[in-house]
Parts: sequence; C-alpha cells; structure tokens
Amino acid sequence: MAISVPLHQPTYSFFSNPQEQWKWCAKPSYSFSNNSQNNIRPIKASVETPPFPLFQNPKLEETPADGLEPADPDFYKIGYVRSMRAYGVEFKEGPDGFGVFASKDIEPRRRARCGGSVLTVQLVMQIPLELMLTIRQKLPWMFFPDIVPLGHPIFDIINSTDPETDWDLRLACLLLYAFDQDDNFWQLYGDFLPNADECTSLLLATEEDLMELQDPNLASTMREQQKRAREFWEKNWHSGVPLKIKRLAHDPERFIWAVSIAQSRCINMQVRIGALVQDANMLIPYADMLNHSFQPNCFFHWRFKDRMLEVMVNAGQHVRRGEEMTVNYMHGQMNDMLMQRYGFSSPVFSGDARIHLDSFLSVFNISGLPEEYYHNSKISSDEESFIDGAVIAAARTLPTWSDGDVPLVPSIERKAVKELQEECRQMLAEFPTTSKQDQKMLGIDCTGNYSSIRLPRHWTFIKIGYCFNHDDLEFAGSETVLLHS
Ligand SMILES: C[S@@+](CC[C@H](N)C(=O)[O-])C[C@H]1O[C@@H](n2cnc3c(N)ncnc32)[C@H](O)[C@@H]1O
Repeated sequence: MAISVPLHQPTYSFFSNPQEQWKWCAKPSYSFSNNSQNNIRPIKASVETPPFPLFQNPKLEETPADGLEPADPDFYKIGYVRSMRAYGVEFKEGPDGFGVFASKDIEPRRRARCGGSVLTVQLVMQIPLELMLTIRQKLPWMFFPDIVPLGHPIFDIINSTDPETDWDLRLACLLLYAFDQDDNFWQLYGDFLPNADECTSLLLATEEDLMELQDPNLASTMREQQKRAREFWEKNWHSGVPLKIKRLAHDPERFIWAVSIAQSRCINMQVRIGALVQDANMLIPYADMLNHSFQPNCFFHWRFKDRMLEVMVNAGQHVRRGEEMTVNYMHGQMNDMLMQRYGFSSPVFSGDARIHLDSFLSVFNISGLPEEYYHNSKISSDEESFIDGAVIAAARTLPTWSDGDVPLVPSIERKAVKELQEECRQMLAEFPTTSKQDQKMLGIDCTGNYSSIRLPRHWTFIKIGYCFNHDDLEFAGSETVLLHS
C-alpha cells in the first residue's frame, strides 16, 4: 500500500517550469455572497487588520466607472494577514467572473547592464507557500501545508487514487479537508470561490447543458468524468465511513464541485525536495483569480528561496490602469481543451486561417447547401474537406450578417459574434470572385432566393468559439491559428 508522507517545511522547495501549462477555471459571474450552496462558512469579520502598506485595497466606489464590481474588503484582508502581497493590482468581478485588474499604469522598466540596458519584469503579487494547498503528483504523497494528521482516514482515500490520473480527486480531497479545519485559510477563501451554479466547469453541467454544446464527443467525455467523480464519492463516502470523512462531502454534488474547483484552478509546478524534482498540483489563492488570455500580460515565477509564487508582468509590457491582468492557462492548446477543463472557449479567431468546411458552415449556420457547392475545384484546389469558392460565395451572398442573427445578450456573446463576423467578412472580401460570379456559381434565381439554404435564427458563443477550434475541425495552413487572441 502506498504510504503518506506529510511534507515538512525545511525540505521543501519549488521552482517554476516555464514550459509548464497552467491549468485552472472560472465562472461568468458571481457575487461575494455567502456560499450556502457549498456549505462554505461565511467570512469571519473578526480577522485583525494590521496596517497594509503594500497592498491597499481600493476604495469602494458607489457606481464603478468600468462597470466591474470591486472585491469585498474581507477578500484582501484574509490574505494580508497571512503575508499575501500585491502591488498595483485589484480584484474585481467582471464578465469572466472574478479577475485581476491593474489599479495603476504599469510602464516597462529598464535596468542598466553591461553598458546598455535591459527590460525588467515587474512584480505584482507574491503568495507564500503557507497559503497554498499542494500535493505531489506521484507517490509517496506529500502535502503542504501539513494539515492532515497522520493516520487520518482521508489518507486512505487519497492512497486509493491512481497516481497517473487522479490528481484532481486527490486535490479535491485535500480542499474539502481544508474547508473542514477551523481557522484554516481555505475556510475563509472558499467563500470567494465560485459555487456550483457559478462555476463554468462542464463537470457541473446538466445533461441539458451537455446537449447544448452540440459536440457529442465533448459531452461524452464530460459524462465519463462526472461518472468517475461520482463513483469515487460513492466508494469512499459510503454509509460506514467515519463522521470526520462523511462531513467533508455529504453528497456527491459537493464532491464533484470540489473536483471542478481542483481542475479549473490547479496550477502544476515542479517541486524540488533536496535533490529530487517532482511535479506538484497546487491551489494558489489570489493567483487563481487571474483569467486566461493567449496574449497574456503576466506570468508566474516560483521564488524558491522564499517559497512563494510571484506574479510578474511581462518585460516591456505596458499595462494601463483598469486593464485586466492575465496569464496563459494552456500553451499551445486548443479551445476544446479549454472547454473540457475550464468550461470556456476563446472567442477570438484568426483571420488568416483557411477553415475546415464543417466549422465554416456551422459558424455561418448554413445547412442544406447542395454537396456540389462544397467542392468546386474551379475555384479551389484545396483538399476536399476544406471550404472552397462555392461555399465562400454562399456565405458572402447570404444575409447572415444582419444584426438580427446576432445574440443581444450576454454582451460577450454579441462581441464574440461581431468579431468573428468581421474576421470572416475580411476573409470573404479577399476571395477573388465578384458577387455576380458568386451568384452564377450558386445558380441563384432572379429573385435571389436559395431553395436549399436554411438560416437558423441565432447562434451561441459556445457553438462559435468551440466549432472553430475543435480538434477534429482543424484549420488548414501551417500557422497555429486556432486560439491566438
Ligand atoms: C482560475 S479561474 C479564474 C478566476 C475566475 N474568473 C473566478 O471568478 O474565480 C478560471 C475560470 O475563469 C473563467 N475564465 C478565465 N479566463 C477566461 C476567459 N478568457 N474567458 C472566459 N472565462 C474565463 C472560466 O470560468 C475559468 O473556468
């Protein structure tokens, strides 16, 4: 049987791996109200308030000019009192849930070096190891902080997990355990995590939600993941377990929620223990509030001497006051992975791309186009699965651009659709046929009607973002075009 070794401070250090992919998740919006759904206790207002010279939380405005809701002062307080530091950033609730925003302009800085000067990165946050929940990815399990007493039955549950695949189940167990510990930081921080209704993770999706995705593969992957988490709970939270286990997750929903938090907020880093380098899964408060961008302005750095995670602004980067600070969750990965893991996809689409036929049709909601229009070799010599002139002609000639087809709310969907339309419009404009040629090619009658083309009434952001970037709907061409924003 696997042994559990609590991790002791003096032997433990990390360093960050620049190649590492950051993995986590967020919700579209949520408030800072008590999280009764998840039984997370309300924040205690009794935390002492020392002076905070480094991290002054911004004054709450009655009506914020940017329309974003500032974080509750307690959110800052619980971190300050335990040495979390932040400089020139504030936390606000925006369209992608909680996010981190610049509270002042950040200008690139230079440092003199060898007769010249170099651009330096700038520090915006420091989160000490003591605030994080970490567990090693491989046996023997090591935790930090060392909150689980040896012999506690949660060890047996963690030991029953598969070292190769179950990192999220282990982290979920640790998180639930931390929530149960009086005066544990996570008990307080948990109040600011998205509850089951707010979290965008598809692990929490209903069957109806999964059908809405219109992606049978993704839906079936998520069903399997839901089943896996549920079966784990059933196996380990059966009626005979001691109360100290039972109370961590009274129902499977609570456990699945914890797994979704682990999946969508975990950061993987390499851990150095003496001469040994191991991977660890970490929940890092405050840093986990950074949203994703494929053109991020920040990155993570492990300062192993002081055992803290630092959030740095990219060298040479200007960040204007009010601008969002972001990191890249998944280097080189695609929208389908973002959807699977974090429950969102990037709305951004690169206009240089040639698009797979199915993606194209689905974005334009064109269906029923006669087969012969798809592959018109007179216009395009590309492989048959990619759009050719006839399809482009159809899209260009069809009235799919009207505002009536664009969802009004939420505004992010509308913005995404507009951006996508604009990109497509530019691409279509470059196609070398005239409108007349298009019409001829499509055999349009004198009234301009297409008998065989049907236009559904509306699209959704998920369909668009997702269709464009799904694994099996690759873009043609050599560029990595899928998700560059
Ligand atoms: C690590 S959390 C980031 C903090 C999160 N916004 C929150 O409210 O707690 C990751 C989650 O944030 C949201 N998110 C992050 N980046 C996003 C983006 N670029 N677009 C949409 N949602 C995003 C998704 O819901 C994702 O699951």
